[in-house]
Amino acid sequence: MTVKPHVFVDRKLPEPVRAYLAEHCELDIWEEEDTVPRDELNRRLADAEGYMTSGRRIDDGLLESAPRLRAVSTVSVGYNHFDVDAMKRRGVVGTHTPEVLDETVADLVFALMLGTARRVAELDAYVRSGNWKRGDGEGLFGIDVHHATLGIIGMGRIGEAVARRAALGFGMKVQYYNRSCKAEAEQAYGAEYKAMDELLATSDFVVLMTPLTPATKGLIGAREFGLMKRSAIFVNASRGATVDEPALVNALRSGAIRAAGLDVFDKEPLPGDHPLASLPNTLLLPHIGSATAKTRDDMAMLAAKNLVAALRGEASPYLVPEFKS
Ligand SMILES: NC(=O)C1=CN([C@@H]2O[C@H](COP(=O)(O)OP(=O)(O)OC[C@H]3O[C@@H](n4cnc5c(N)ncnc54)[C@H](OP(=O)(O)O)[C@@H]3O)[C@@H](O)[C@H]2O)C=CC1
Ligand SMILES: O=CC(=O)O
Repeated sequence: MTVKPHVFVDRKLPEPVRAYLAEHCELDIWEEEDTVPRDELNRRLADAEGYMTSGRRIDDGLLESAPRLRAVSTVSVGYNHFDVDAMKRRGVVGTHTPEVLDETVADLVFALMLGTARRVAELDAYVRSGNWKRGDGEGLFGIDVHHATLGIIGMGRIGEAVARRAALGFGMKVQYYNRSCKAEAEQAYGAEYKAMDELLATSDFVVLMTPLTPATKGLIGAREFGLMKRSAIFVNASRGATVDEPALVNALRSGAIRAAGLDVFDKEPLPGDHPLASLPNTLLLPHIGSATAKTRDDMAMLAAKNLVAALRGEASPYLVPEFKS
């Protein structure tokens, strides 16, 4: 009889995912609503060979308390919470959940573009407050999304799903910046490759969709906001730290850009008294890019399968790139 590997999961699971893991592993789940406290996590990881998490930092400190750990599976595509070097030193591999969330996140990016362009949240508050007394004067105007120019920084899986909506659904002109060209996106959506400064200077909407890495930390700051059109709308659904937040606040306050739609922040949850929350030209969401029931269930099942495959030492397309070789 084969011994099942001991696995710890730090959040509740949909029933089919729980059943799948229970079939293949000795399963220990943190069922509380609150995040598992650090000392409890250390205790639960003491014997664990596998760990499934949604964003817990995996670093030397945590790995120290998990001497038997062999695989960490994150229920996210972003894996900036992995200290890859520390994991490699200890022979722990990491997996993630790309692809299953692309379309859902792209929908949310469009919600931020449309919501900021047409001032949806601001004008909803206006109606609810009883201040709507007259017809639709200029004070309620927004800007068009259709046929505008969209600049995507980070034309990867999600960036391409945004580009498809923009080009085929909204007749937008799509331009993008990556470190490498995307010939298929150029062909399929007429997307044009631009140097970053040129993209910033010529886009009506700038969407940031890169991973958070040392190279993208603070990628968009005062200089970059200064290059954008004063009428431009900035959307960030990547990670908060890709943007210099104080510089964004200044750009929004001074009118250097028109508005910002943000799903991610440097510090999450965003404190209610954060300067971004006091500006009328921001649309702020609580990191819900992939948050539909179906997509979250699909992500959880993929993460569970990734964990089992990694513990068996199977080659998997969902190992994070740094662990493939
Ligand atoms: N808000 C939310 O809820 C969600 C947020 N995300 C975030 O979105 C990110 C992207 O996901 P996904 O599309 O699957 O990732 P991909 O890896 O498919 O795409 C990322 C793109 O960014 C580009 N890129 C990477 N580094 C740089 C750089 N230094 N400068 C410019 N471009 C760069 C890459 O191209 P190249 O290598 O050629 O530069 C690639 O095309 C995730 O890592 C995550 O942080 C994801 C899901 C949900
Ligand atoms: O932010 C979410 C992710 O999947 O990455």
